[in-house]
Parts: sequence; structure tokens; C-alpha cells
Amino acid sequence: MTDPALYLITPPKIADLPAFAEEVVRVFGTSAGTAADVACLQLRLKDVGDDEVLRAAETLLPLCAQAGVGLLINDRADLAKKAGADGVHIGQSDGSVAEARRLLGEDRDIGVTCHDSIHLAMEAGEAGADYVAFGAFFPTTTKAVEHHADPEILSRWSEMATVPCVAIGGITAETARSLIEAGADYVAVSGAIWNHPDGAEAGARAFQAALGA
Ligand SMILES: Cc1ncc(COP(=O)(O)OP(=O)(O)O)c(N)n1
Ligand SMILES: Cc1nc(C(=O)O)sc1CCOP(=O)(O)O
Ligand SMILES: [Mg+2]
Repeated sequence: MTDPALYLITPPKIADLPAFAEEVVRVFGTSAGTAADVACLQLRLKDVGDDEVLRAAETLLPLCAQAGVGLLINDRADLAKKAGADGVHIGQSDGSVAEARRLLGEDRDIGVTCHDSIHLAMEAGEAGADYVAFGAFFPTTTKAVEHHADPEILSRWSEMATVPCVAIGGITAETARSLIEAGADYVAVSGAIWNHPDGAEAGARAFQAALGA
């Protein structure tokens, strides 16, 4: 993952892959023609077959590569490996960091969901995670969440650890900066980009303005 603070997450379903790919290009293009303000894109498709994930990854990978944005696959290190993606994001039920590392090698990124737990984050960091993710910080309609995090966990983590942390859950352009100021290295966002009333590009621009990138 690179320096910019915006971590994009795809919608859980992509009905029209070519149209979505065009939207991704527009989102990447919101920073004076470069992708410099997006750290990575996580392909998070739910309730679809492996073929559909691999097809989407095959379409998105060259767009990401051209823009200098890493493509991470959600849930499945094996599919990240097959797709030649830049890494994987795993939740607490998606397998271990050790297994993902064995499959992907040292040069790929592995992120781990840690909910609202410093303990889980310490375990992930010790296991070799490249980042830990805390959330959910705000109500979200993208998924049913069981854990709610307070921004204070970001401050605690950033003071005690060097492993970067990602904030997730209902984040909008209006709330993103407060989480970065609390200690988040990245804000992971789905709905506020793809469901923006004026389109995804407008959503990305709003984050760009808010994050001062
Ligand atoms: C950056 C980031 N953080 C947290 C999650 C959630 O992962 P998980 O708990 O495995 O839930 P699902 O996304 O798989 O429904 C994430 N995907 N990305
Ligand atoms: C995928 C996901 N994981 C969360 C967690 O708390 O672990 S919240 C979440 C949804 C993120 O989408 P949006 O930006 O639309 O809220
Ligand atoms: Mg998961």
C-alpha cells in the first residue's frame, strides 16, 4: 500500500463489470489525472463464485497497475494468489496470516480485521500482518456489523505500534479526517464512494478534498 489515505472497497456485487471498470478509472483519475490519492482497491465480492472473483480481478488488475494502486482480494488468499493480486484482506474467520503469507510470499500485503480489539491487532501484528483494520466506526448499510469501534482505539494503536491501521465502517467525506487525526493511516470506504448521489467520481473528489491529498 502506498502513502495516500483512501482505501477503496468495491461494492459486494458488480452487475456490469465493464461499466464498473470505467467507474474505477474515473475514480482513480480524480487526482489531476493520476491515482496518487488512492492507496489500494479491495475487491470485496460476496456470494459469488470463484470464477466471478477471478474475472473481476483480471479486469481490475491492469487498471490498478496503470494507476499505481494495489489490488487486494477480500477473504481468500488462494484467489489472491491465483489472480496475481497485490495482497489479501482476511477477517477473523478467513484463515490465518501464516497461511496467507505461505501462499502469497513476503512481497504481498496482508491485512487483518481486528474489530475493536487491541489484543487481536497485536496478534495480527506479531503474525506479520502489513496492516490491521478497526471498525465499525459508524453505522453502515454495506454489511451487518457486530462490532463497533471508538476512534480512541486508533490513537491507542498508533501510539503503541508501528503496523499501520485502517479505519472502516460507514465513513463519509465528512467523518474521514477525524479518523485520520485520531491515528488511522487509511480510511476504508465503500458506500460513500459507489453510492454517492452524484456518482463515484464525485464521491472520490469529496474524500480527496476532505483528506487534503
Ligand atoms: C479494510 C477492511 N477491514 C475490515 C474488513 C472486514 O473483513 P471481515 O471481517 O472478514 O468481513 P467481510 O468484509 O469479509 O464481510 C474488510 N473487508 N476490509
Ligand atoms: C466491509 C466492512 N467491514 C466492516 C467492519 O467493521 O469490519 S464495516 C464494512 C463496510 C464498509 O463499507 P462502508 O464504507 O459502505 O460502510
Ligand atoms: Mg472476510
